[in-house]
Amino acid sequence: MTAPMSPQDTWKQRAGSAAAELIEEGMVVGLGTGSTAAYLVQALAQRIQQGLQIKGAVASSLATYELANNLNIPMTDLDDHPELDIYIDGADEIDPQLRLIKGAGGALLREKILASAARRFVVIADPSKKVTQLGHRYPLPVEIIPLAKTPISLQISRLGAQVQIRQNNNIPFITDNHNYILDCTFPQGISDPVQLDAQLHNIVGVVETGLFIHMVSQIIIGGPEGVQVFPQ
Ligand SMILES: O=C[C@H](O)[C@H](O)[C@H](O)COP(=O)(O)O
Repeated sequence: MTAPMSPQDTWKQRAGSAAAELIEEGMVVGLGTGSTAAYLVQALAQRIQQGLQIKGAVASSLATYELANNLNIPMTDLDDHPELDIYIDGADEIDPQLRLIKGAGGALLREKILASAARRFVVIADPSKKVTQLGHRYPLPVEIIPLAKTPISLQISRLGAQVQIRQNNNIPFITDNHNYILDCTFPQGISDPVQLDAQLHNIVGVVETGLFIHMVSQIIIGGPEGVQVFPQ
């Protein structure tokens, strides 16, 4: 017997299913990573089973590739399709200006590559992801070259963060790109995400940050009343 879904999972599923309805015949689709994106993948697989034909889907992680491929979604890559019609993904935090923190699942680099290759980036989430300021609830993930973990941690701590190397069973978590993630907690929140992103990118050995700024086209929030779309 399957356990009943929590309200939060139901809301994530609503957002994922609503986003799957945006996918049209012949599109190249980018698929995000995480629990909300997994509902999108399931809903897209169902639409394909019912007859929708897409050119192909590009996955933002090995986990999403496996899930989508197992559900018979036709998969492709950025070499065959360097431009995506739509990229749909979850987020960890969403501020009022539609700026995001992403990367709690460790997939931020590929996610940002797909978001930047997409004509339209749609974020799907439950209401808990909305924040007034980024950085209050989640640490900011920063993907780095492993060799440089100590000097990079030092430089990020000088920007006011408490820095931790993400661990998995007491060893560093390794991303799909064979890098490490530094989880950076800013105790006062992130007052200027644009400036912080530039400062982090200036540090040699930083590969990418989990700040997604000026990238989002639309947000779909699933909640108790159904879904809300911003901007409409
Ligand atoms: O690396 C992970 C991604 O950025 C996810 O999209 C993000 O963590 C949201 O995941 P979830 O939908 O599971 O909350």
